Amino acid sequence: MSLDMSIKPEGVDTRHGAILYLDDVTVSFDGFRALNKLTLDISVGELRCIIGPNGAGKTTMMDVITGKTRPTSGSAFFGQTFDLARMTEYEIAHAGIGRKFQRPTVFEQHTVFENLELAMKMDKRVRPTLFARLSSEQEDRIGAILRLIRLHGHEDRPAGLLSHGQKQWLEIGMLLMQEPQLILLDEPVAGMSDAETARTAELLNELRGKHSIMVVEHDMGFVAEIAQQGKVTVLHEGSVLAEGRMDDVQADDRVIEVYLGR
Ligand SMILES: Nc1ncnc2c1ncn2[C@@H]1O[C@H](COP(=O)(O)OP(=O)(O)OP(=O)(O)O)[C@@H](O)[C@H]1O
Repeated sequence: MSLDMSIKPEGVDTRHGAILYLDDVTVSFDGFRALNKLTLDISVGELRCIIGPNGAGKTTMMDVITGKTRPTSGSAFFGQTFDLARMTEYEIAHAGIGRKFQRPTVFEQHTVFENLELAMKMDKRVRPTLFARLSSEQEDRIGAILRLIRLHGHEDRPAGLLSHGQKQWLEIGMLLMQEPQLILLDEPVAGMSDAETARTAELLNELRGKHSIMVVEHDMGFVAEIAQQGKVTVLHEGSVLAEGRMDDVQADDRVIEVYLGR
């Protein structure tokens, strides 16, 4: 049985084509606006890159999407109907938004295979099978993910022995096991070797169109590799400064001034 990597927006109403809508979102910390009337939407199957200088609000935006931070004003919707501002972090994760933080957090003592297995079994929808044996379908799914994340042949190694890049891929695989509707990746290639960065770009390009993904990254070479067919959003002082094709964004004088030209 082949891995079903198609987008399954079950429970998420994406009839209008968007998986995420942020509308006029402001987040104030003691009067300081980390997000300032931020408006942004992500289409189903899109791979969107978010760039911007330190302090632009990228992390705060992801915190709003995952329920860690509440908007002071404005609205955040997952599909048409899930009002993220009214949901707990747990409910948001359960509804299908998966986030990968910058540092890998794999289970180091467990093998690569076990990490993927644990991720699958932590999926709330299949929790009753926590101690059950894997079905052949589940084993096939893990095998397909292993190939996708370039760890085929490494499945019996303890995760603690993997390189930094391999750990990052494993964690992406663990997210994919849970079949999230929207994946948020925070600086996935930070600390990776050039070869690992190139392979991560290949991996994300393979996921394009099959998953809805938002990637926050500072590595412009990497962004150029994965943004060839998609949009790049530049955040600055909590708002969208520019958005569009990578070439256009890179040529934008305002972007050069606040970010690229530094
Ligand atoms: N809990 C908080 N209390 C006060 N200020 C905060 C808080 N969280 C973030 N900020 C401020 O909000 C602004 C935006 O921060 P944020 O971390 O979202 O930026 P970023 O774009 O992710 O930056 P970086 O690229 O450095 O990760 C910064 O000036 C930061 O100091």
